Amino acid sequence: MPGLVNWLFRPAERDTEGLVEHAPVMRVRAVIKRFWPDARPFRGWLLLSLLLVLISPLLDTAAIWLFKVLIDDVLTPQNFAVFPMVAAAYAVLTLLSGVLDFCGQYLAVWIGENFLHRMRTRVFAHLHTLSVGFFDRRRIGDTLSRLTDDVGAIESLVLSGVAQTFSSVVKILLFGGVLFYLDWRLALVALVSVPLFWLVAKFFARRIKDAAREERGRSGSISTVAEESLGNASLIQAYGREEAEVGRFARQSRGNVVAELSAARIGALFGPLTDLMQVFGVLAIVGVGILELSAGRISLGGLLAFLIYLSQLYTPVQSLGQLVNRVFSASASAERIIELLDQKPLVQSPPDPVPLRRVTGRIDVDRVDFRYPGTTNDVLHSVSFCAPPGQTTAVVGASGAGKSTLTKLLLRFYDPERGRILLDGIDLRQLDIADLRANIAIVLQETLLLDGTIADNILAGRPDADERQLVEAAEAADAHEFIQTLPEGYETRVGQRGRLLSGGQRQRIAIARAMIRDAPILLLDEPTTSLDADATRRILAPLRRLMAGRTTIVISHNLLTVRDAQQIVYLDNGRITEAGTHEELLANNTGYAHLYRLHHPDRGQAAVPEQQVAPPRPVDGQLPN
Ligand SMILES: Nc1ncnc2c1ncn2[C@@H]1O[C@H](COP(=O)(O)OP(=O)(O)OP(=O)(O)O)[C@@H](O)[C@H]1O
Repeated sequence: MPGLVNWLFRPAERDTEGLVEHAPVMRVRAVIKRFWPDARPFRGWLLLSLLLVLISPLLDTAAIWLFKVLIDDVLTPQNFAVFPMVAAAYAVLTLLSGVLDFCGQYLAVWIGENFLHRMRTRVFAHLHTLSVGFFDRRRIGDTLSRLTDDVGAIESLVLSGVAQTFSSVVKILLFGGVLFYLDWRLALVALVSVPLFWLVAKFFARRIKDAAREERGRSGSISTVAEESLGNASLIQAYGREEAEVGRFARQSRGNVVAELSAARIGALFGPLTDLMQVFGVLAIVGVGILELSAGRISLGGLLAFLIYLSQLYTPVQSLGQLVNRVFSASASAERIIELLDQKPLVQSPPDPVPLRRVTGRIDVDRVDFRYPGTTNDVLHSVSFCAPPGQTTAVVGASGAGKSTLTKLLLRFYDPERGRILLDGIDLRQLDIADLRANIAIVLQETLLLDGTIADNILAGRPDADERQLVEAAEAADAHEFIQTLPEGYETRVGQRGRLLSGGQRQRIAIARAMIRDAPILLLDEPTTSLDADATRRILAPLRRLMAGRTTIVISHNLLTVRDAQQIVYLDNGRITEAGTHEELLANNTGYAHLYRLHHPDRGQAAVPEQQVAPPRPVDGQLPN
C-alpha cells in the first residue's frame, strides 16, 4: 500500500541538463495580479460573457423546477390538462438555453483568442527590445516553446479561469439556494461534503503545479534540442552524430513523459475520489430524504428535484476543484512568461537622446574596457583609436583578440564597462539607439538573410527605396546579373537563412543591402572569410564601391581588404599594440608583420605586397600599393 501511494504521488524528475532557464516560483495570486491589466480591453466582453454565464444556470433551475411540476402536478394527480403548458415551457427553455450556450461559447473563444493574440505579440515585441546578449545566452528552442505554448496558459488564468470560477460560484449559490428552499435539513446534510472537496483539491493542487512546472521545462528542452539539432543538420550528419542527437532528444522527451504521467496520475485520482465522496453524500441524503418523505415535509417530486439539483450542484463544486488544479498548472507556464517579460534590455536609449541626423562619421573609441555580462575576464583593455570620417580603418588581430566585440560595441549591442565610444563627438549612450543604427550598414562573415525574396532582403536595408534604387544597389553589388538568371528574378525566395543561394551570392545580396542603406558608417566583419578565392575576388570590387566615401571599420583576415585601409589597428588579446599604415606596421616587424607573413609566407619582409586581384580602388590617392 505505501508503495502504491508512493507511485501515485511520485514527482517528476528534475531536468539537470540545464537547457532551459528555470523561472522563479510565484504564488498563483501574484501571477493573476500581474496579468490582470492585460485583460483590460476585454473586460466589457468578459462582463457580457459573465452575464450569459449567469442566465444559463437560471434556465437550468427553471427546467428542473418544471420536472418537479411534471411529477407533482401532472403525473401524480394524472392531470393531462397542465401537460401542454409544461411541455411548451420545456421546449422554449431548451431553445433559449441552446441560443445562449452558442453565444456564450463563441464569445468565450473570441475573447480568449484575441487576448492570446495580444499577449503573444506583446511577448514577441518584448523579445525584440532585448539586447543581443540575451539571445547569445538563451536557447532559441525554449524561447519559442514559451512563445507558442506557455502564453496560452495566461488566458486560462485571467479570462476563462475567471469566467469558469464565476459560473461555478453562481451555480453553487443558485442550486444551493433552491436546495435550502426545498428542504433546509436535507440541504445541510448535502453541504457537509463541500469543505471536504476543497481540502482534497488543495492537497492535489500543489503536486499538480510541481509536475506541470517540470513538464513545461521539459517541453522547452525538447524544442531547444530539436531546433539546435535540425538547424545544424549538415554538421550532425557530416560528423555522424545522428544517434547521439536522437539520444539527447529522447532523453528530454522521456523526461516530458515522466512529468506528464506524474501529472496524469494525480489528475486522474482526483476525479474518482470526488465521485466517491459524491456517492456517499447522495446516499446520506436519500437516507434522510426517506425520513423527510414519511414525515410529509417534502413531496416525491420535491425529493427527486432535490436530488437533481444536488447532482447539478456537485458538478460546479467538482469543476471548481478541477479548475484549481488547472489554474495551478497554468501558473507554472505563466511563471515562464513572467521570467521572459522581466528580462530587461542591457542597453537602452536615454530618455532625452541627443538628436541625430546623418552623421559625418567620425568615430572615437576612448579607453574602452569591456567584458561580456556574466563572464569574469575583460575582452577589451583600454582600447583607443580614431576612425576619421570617410576613411577605412582595419582592425586586425589573432582569433579571439576582440575584433568582433568591437563592432558589437559600435552597434551598441553592449556598452563599454569603462571608457566611451563617440560618434561625431557624441557618446553613443546619449543617442537614440535607432538613430545610431540608422547611420550604420553592416556586412558580416555569415550573411544574415531572411526567408523572403531577394528584393525583400535587399530592401531590408531601406524599406522605402523604389525599384530603380533596388536595381542600382544590386548592380553596384555585382548581384544584378545573377539575380536576373534566377527563375523569378528579384522575386525569387532565398530559403531559410538564404540556403538556396551560394555563399558568394549571399554576400553580394548583403552588399546590395548595405549599398541601398547608404549609411555613412560601414562595419565589415570578415566579409570574405567564408568565401573561396574566386568568390572573394568577385566581391572585392563591389565591396570597394560600397566602402568609398564611408567611414569603414573592416575586420578581416584577408589582408587584401586590409591593405586598402588608411589605418590599421592591431589588436592583441584585447589591447591595441600597434596602429599605422600597412607599410608602417610591416616595417615594425612585430604582430601585424608576423600575421601578414603567416598569410603570405612567400612574401618574406617585402614591404610592398604585389597585386593579387583587380587593382584596388584609388582612395584619396593614399593606397599603400
Ligand atoms: N557572447 C559572448 N559572451 C561571452 N564571451 C564572448 C562572447 N562573444 C565573444 N566572447 C569572447 O570574447 C573574446 C573575443 O571574441 P571576438 O569574437 O571579439 O574575437 P575576434 O577577434 O572577433 O575573433 P575571430 O577572429 O575568431 O572572429 C573571445 O575570447 C570570446 O570567447
